[in-house]
Amino acid sequence: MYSNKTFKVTSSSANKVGTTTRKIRKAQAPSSKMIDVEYNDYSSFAKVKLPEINENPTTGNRMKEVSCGVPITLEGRKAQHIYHTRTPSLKRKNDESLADELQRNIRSFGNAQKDDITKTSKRSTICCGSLKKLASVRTNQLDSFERVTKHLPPKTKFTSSEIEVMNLRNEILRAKIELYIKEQIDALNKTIQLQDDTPEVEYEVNQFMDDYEEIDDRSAYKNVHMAEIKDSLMNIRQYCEAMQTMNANLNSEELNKNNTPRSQKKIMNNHSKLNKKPVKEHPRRNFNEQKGNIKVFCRVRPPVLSECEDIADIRFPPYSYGKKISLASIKRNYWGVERETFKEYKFDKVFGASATQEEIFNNVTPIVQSVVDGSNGCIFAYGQTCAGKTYTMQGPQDPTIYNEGMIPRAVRQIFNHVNELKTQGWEYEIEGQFIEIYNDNIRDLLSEDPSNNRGLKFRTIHDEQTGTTMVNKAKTVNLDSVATLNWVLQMAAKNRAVASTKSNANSSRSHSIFMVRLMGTNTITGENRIGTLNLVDLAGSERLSKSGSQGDQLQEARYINSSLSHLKTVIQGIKEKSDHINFRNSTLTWLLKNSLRGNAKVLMFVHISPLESARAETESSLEFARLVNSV
Ligand SMILES: Nc1ncnc2c1ncn2[C@@H]1O[C@H](COP(=O)(O)OP(=O)(O)OP(=O)(O)O)[C@@H](O)[C@H]1O
Repeated sequence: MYSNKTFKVTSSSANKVGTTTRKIRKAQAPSSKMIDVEYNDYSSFAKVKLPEINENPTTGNRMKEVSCGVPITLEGRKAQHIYHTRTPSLKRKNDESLADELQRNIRSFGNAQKDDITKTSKRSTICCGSLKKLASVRTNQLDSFERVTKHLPPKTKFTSSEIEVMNLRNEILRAKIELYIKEQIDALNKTIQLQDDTPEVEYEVNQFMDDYEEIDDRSAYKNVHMAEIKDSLMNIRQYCEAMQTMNANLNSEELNKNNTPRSQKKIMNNHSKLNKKPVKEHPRRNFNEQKGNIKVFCRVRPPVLSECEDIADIRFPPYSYGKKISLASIKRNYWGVERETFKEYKFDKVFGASATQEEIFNNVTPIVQSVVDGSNGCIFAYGQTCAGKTYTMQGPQDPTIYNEGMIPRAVRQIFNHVNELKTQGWEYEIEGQFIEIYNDNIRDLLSEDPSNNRGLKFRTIHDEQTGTTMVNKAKTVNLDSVATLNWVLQMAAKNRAVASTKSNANSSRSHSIFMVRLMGTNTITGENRIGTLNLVDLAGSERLSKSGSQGDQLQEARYINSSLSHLKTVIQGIKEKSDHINFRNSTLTWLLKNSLRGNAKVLMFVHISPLESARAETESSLEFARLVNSV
């Protein structure tokens, strides 16, 4: 028998995540011999290890594994020395209590198992339910689709909107199915491609074979797989055909319905209602059309070497063009502290000092083009003396093909366009007059004897029917070649009145106007077109105080300023769409009447000097241009 001595109890338990912990405790045992009891909480069985048991030499050292609930006996003896290991203070229990304990354990274990089974079965019932629901929804969908497509009652009357909705639904469904089929075909194609004996496929097949050694015929596997793919393709083709017949049926039914006289009438009514709907004009398009008539561009002249110490702080686009230009000025506050402020001006386009003559001209070509097509156009060069107006319009004194001005470029473009139109039966007559307005009087710049100008009274004549203007008694040149054009430009440059002022030794004190008239007739259609292009180089806009003019020059400056101010008023009136615009106030505005109003396209080029000493004039020019632009 075991005596009451210390013995060792080993217990192991596992937590929720399955980590097992082993505990070894020492306790008083009734035996002087050590026994090992291993008790597993989780599986409810106990291992009882008997160390050397001298009392029973027949059993020796042994381990006996017993299930819970079974009374533990060790070699015929009842296991009365088994201790419950879950209680920290180990109590000796008799066989009955141990049996109870084990039974309780197995009951709780059984209950836990039962719970688990119930939960799983509940979950599977829910899954089954939702699967059933899904299946029924799918069946319903298919049913309704078939009802709509195949079994439409023949005498049902549909409104056109219902048919439209059905059509749309059908379209969507068709698209979805097509997409699905496409995806399927793509996937299949990929699989078929993979069937080729690429190394990857070989590898995959081998892997498969290794895994399933029982399939010894590899080619058989491949064949089976291919047969499956072929079957799927057949199915898809059949599906496609079925869809096509369904659509055809649906379309024919729709046609039948729409062919009845009543439905035809309804459809016609719907169409006429749609056509009667007022078409709303896009506000932006409207704005562009209104704004398209008068535009303002700004160009900054580059400084020459001698002007390098007098450069104003003007910010303009560094390359080509932008829309903004800002002028810096130093402002001093009450305490005498200076601060630099910028005044910003926004125009349709701003060309920096690096802009080339070609770039400038490319931006005015639409106007030139429209003149050939029978509209009127007018381009002004405005700005103070020495700001680059003549350079823009005519080019430098000895121009090359690269720096020639707008006038020669425009006339050449007209020549080119007219030549192109010859193939369509158009024949054009192009004539030009080059005049200047000096002290509000017209002078002919193409006269070979300028002294004759003094005795002649030039008059502006407007033809209201054709919308053209001409100056009587001024020389009219038939612009039929580049050579004539060159002669015109040279003659005008020679005759242009130049007076010396304090600002610019070669300053032109008159407005020069190159008037090009185009008369086109189409020999095939008999159509006529008349267009006029006026290219105006305005006199310098500097203020009287600045120019330091006296006597004749003061008189010149007064006429210049007054005509520019009238021009401003007229442009304002045009932009504001005034009922009465007084063009007669100055010779300049009267001459340009037809080129400013109506559908005429007007472009004002405001020229800016880069010099600090010209800051006040620059500001005044920019303000004038802003006014023209903003009205
Ligand atoms: N963009 C430019 N590039 C190079 N040089 C230029 C440019 N603009 C003007 N110039 C030069 O600046 C000088 C003055 O230009 P221009 O005679 O055209 O000024 P303007 O405004 O017509 O003067 P005015 O009102 O007195 O006739 C000329 O020598 C001209 O060649």
